[in-house]
Amino acid sequence: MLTLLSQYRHLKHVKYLYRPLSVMSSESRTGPDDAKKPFTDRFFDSAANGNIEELTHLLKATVIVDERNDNGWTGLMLASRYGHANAIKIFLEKGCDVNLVNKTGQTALDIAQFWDQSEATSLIMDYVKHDNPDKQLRNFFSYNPLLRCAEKRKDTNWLENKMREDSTKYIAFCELQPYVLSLPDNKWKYQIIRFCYSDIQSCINDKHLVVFLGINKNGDETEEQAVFAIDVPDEKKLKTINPDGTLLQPFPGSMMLEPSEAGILAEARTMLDWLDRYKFCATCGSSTSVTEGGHKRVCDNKECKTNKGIHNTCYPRTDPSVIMLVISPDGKRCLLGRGKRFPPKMYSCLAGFMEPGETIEDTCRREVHEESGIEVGRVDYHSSQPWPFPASLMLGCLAYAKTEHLKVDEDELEDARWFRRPELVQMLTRQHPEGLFVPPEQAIAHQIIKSWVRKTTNSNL
Ligand SMILES: NC(=O)c1ccc[n+]([C@@H]2O[C@H](COP(=O)([O-])OP(=O)(O)OC[C@H]3O[C@@H](n4cnc5c(N)ncnc54)[C@H](O)[C@@H]3O)[C@@H](O)[C@H]2O)c1
Ligand SMILES: [Mg+2]
Ligand SMILES: [Mg+2]
Ligand SMILES: [Mg+2]
Ligand SMILES: [Zn+2]
Repeated sequence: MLTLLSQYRHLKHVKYLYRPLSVMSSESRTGPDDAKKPFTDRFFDSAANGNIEELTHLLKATVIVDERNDNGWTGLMLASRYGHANAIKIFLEKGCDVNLVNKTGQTALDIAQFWDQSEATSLIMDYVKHDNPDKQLRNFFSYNPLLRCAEKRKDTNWLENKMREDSTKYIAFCELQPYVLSLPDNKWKYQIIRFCYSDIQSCINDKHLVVFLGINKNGDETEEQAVFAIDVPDEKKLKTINPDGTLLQPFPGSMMLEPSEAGILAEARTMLDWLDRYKFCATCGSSTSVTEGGHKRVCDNKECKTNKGIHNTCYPRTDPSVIMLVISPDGKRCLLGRGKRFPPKMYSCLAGFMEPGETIEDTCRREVHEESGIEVGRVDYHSSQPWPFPASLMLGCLAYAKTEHLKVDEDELEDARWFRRPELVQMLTRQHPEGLFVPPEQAIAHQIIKSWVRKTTNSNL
């Protein structure tokens, strides 16, 4: 660790390696020519100047939160150097990596302490203490605010009473599309409509599929507000109950829900889809009946072997699928592919369904080899994501390639290529010169790519 004096000498030197122009000169903060400056220069300037408006705007889509300048300084480091508390709060809220170091080995906390920026120092120390910087990544579709309360599913009386209670809420789907309202202050955001029993009563009969989703844990403990999902095949019925609502298309509609709404959609959509597909017993073909609050389908043929013991054919299925960022043997590039149904110019991680008897690691190796001809060695887990289209669970991984000659499976992929880190940053921030891009931040693929870009920020890749 550099002694304080030698650090000062270093930092004095370093300070002039990064010269945020508008800080060093009297020119206005966002001069007329700023618009032409590369986003990253504007980003570093706004961090050094504490220009909150510009920073917020740039972090919305054009710059990644841990962007580095040539000396390895992040926006958080610059905001800490000049003590801009509000800018620091924005970086921490955006989940920036407080552990990153610049080329002289300082973290943002080191820099704040060295320049006696006391407020910056306490903000970062509080964050490190309370908000574990390595906190587990939560992917979109996984923020479900409901307690599933599986133990209630067998309590038929409790369920019957709950269904009629005034506090109980129903969310309605038609053709697996939730019935929603667009938010008054943002037409690009949607909220799933909650119906009460008296509204939806006319739709509840044995023809309609109803599933108990859980108890709203944010609700008042005494109230135990239950939430059910109901399939209403006739959209006109929903229109009569609430004419302002509309059905939300899965793509890109479900990406425009608030994260907690998307978490509820993930549970409800997969359950209603399963209830609809399994009207008949997969073992003997007889009809089945819905029990346990919609979480089980029992064969009506008493002799059927599924009525003896536990059989997974009676319970909702989830299809585990791997999705992997393949890293080249030299560690400098990543492999992305273009599926045939992808929007033009979009590349994503390779993905594939697990097969019986396979480990996650082996599915990664098999699928990568099938789709690109690349041999994979080590596989590390990254994170997971429910993908309710119709019932996938995405298991995100980093897969380390042992070979690099590509042989693309043209049945499945239109193209697959190795991309260097600077290109991935451009694709993440929609600034690629050819307009190439990766899926939006709601997709686990985006998160895996972004985390690799962040982890490799110290190296000249
Ligand atoms: N969230 C993301 O960022 C992201 C990105 C890419 C793919 N995905 C999802 O990952 C899943 C798997 O990806 P893939 O389609 O490339 O898989 P894949 O590479 O295994 O190829 C799909 C083929 O696998 C076969 N298959 C095997 N098991 C299947 C199953 N349980 N359900 C359907 N088909 C099955 C079918 O022939 C299908 O056409 C899909 O649900 C896809 O939507 C998600
Ligand atoms: Mg495949
Ligand atoms: Mg695939
Ligand atoms: Mg496959
Ligand atoms: Zn049966």
